[in-house]
Amino acid sequence: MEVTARAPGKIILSGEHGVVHGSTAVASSIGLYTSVTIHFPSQNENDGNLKLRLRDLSLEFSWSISHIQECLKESNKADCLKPSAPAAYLSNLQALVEEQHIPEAKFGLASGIKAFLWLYTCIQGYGFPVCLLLDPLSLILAEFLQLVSLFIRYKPATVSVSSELPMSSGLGSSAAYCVALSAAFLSFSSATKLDVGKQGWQEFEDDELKLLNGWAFEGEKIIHGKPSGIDNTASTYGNMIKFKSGNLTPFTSSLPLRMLITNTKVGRNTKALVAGVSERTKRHYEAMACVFSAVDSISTELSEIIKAPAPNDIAITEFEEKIEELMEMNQGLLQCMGVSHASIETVLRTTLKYKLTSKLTGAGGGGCVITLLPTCILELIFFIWIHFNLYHYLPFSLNPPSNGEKLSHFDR
Ligand SMILES: Nc1ncnc2c1ncn2[C@@H]1O[C@H](COP(=O)(O)OP(=O)(O)OP(=O)(O)O)[C@@H](O)[C@H]1O
Ligand SMILES: C[C@@](O)(CCO)CC(=O)[O-]
Ligand SMILES: [Mg+2]
Repeated sequence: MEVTARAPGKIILSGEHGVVHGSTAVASSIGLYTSVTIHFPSQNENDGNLKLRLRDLSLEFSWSISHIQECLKESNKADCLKPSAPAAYLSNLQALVEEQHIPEAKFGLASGIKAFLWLYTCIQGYGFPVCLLLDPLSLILAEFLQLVSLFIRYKPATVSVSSELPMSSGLGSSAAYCVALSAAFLSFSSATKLDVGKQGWQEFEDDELKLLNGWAFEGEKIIHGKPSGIDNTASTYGNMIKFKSGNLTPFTSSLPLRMLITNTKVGRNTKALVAGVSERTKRHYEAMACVFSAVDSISTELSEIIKAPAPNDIAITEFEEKIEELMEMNQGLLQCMGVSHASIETVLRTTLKYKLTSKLTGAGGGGCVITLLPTCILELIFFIWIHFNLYHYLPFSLNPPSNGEKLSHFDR
């Protein structure tokens, strides 16, 4: 028995970091995916283990189900239903992660493996929405579930992950990983309504997406510490979104926007960068509040411009210039927040030579930079020809993806 789920990465057009502090941000999913296949062994294949295979890294981690059961026996399994993973449960999972031999150079994987174990044990255990306990009536249910949890047995499984997204580069690899994992696990949870009975890739209804997004957000919290939720929301819902304080407004662009993504290949860690901005905010509260307010205005204006009726051929340059100006202003504010990097500045200077505007995307500190490619195709060809050997390009289009590519999907 097997299911595959895939979820897209994203770019942030405006508002990263500010969105953690309540500003509006604008993001779009991109056509690069993380895929997760969960395979439950037949009786003959069953070796009693839970395995995580990271195909791109040629790594495999394995735990016996009885050992997981033993390690979590002290945990209150109803903890899985709380809006955030409790420390006691997480420290038991940490012990399970630490006994694996993670190569030193790949130490960042530890948080991803912990998120995997959290999502697997919780969704396998219950599969209820994490927000369930916010409803007072369900407190009674929690008592009952605590009793039931004594009888929960996790199923042995092999979970394989592969991704087209560069890891730790600002394209939402952690969110795509959490969305695809949650989708695959939920499709086998008897407690959920996700219907994977039909053949082929599928799309889901709003309440199902909400459930999936809620679980993916829990995974992101384990990897990021304090995520805003924009990355998992862009990956779950697809297309373009405006996002503020947990609220999503989906919209589409009236015109195709072409962006070039340049990967500086400088590794960084979103959790550390987000923490750095929070520290700066504590030191300079008034000044940073003004920065976040400016970010909010820029993102709001950007979303209005993008969704406005398509301009005619003459007005198209004006349309692109407005977007470029807002991207430039946003990049300036990201520099104020301290999340740019010498490698990012090099890309900015290089693209500027060809009158092209760029900004960092995602958490910054290295990672990826986006450049708006105006309709002038000659300039575009020239730019790619000049710099093809210097950077790794991941081209994509902001046209709304076709139906079949909208969201995380399931395939039985
Ligand atoms: N395919 C994957 N397999 C295993 N772990 C992954 C995978 N993709 C992401 N991760 C986890 O996510 C971490 C990277 O997340 P991080 O948030 O730092 O970068 P990002 O999501 O690529 O960038 P951003 O958050 O700026 O968009 C990795 O160190 C790992 O723990
Ligand atoms: C840096 C950040 O704003 C975006 C990372 O893609 C973090 C977040 O919103 O969770
Ligand atoms: Mg991330």
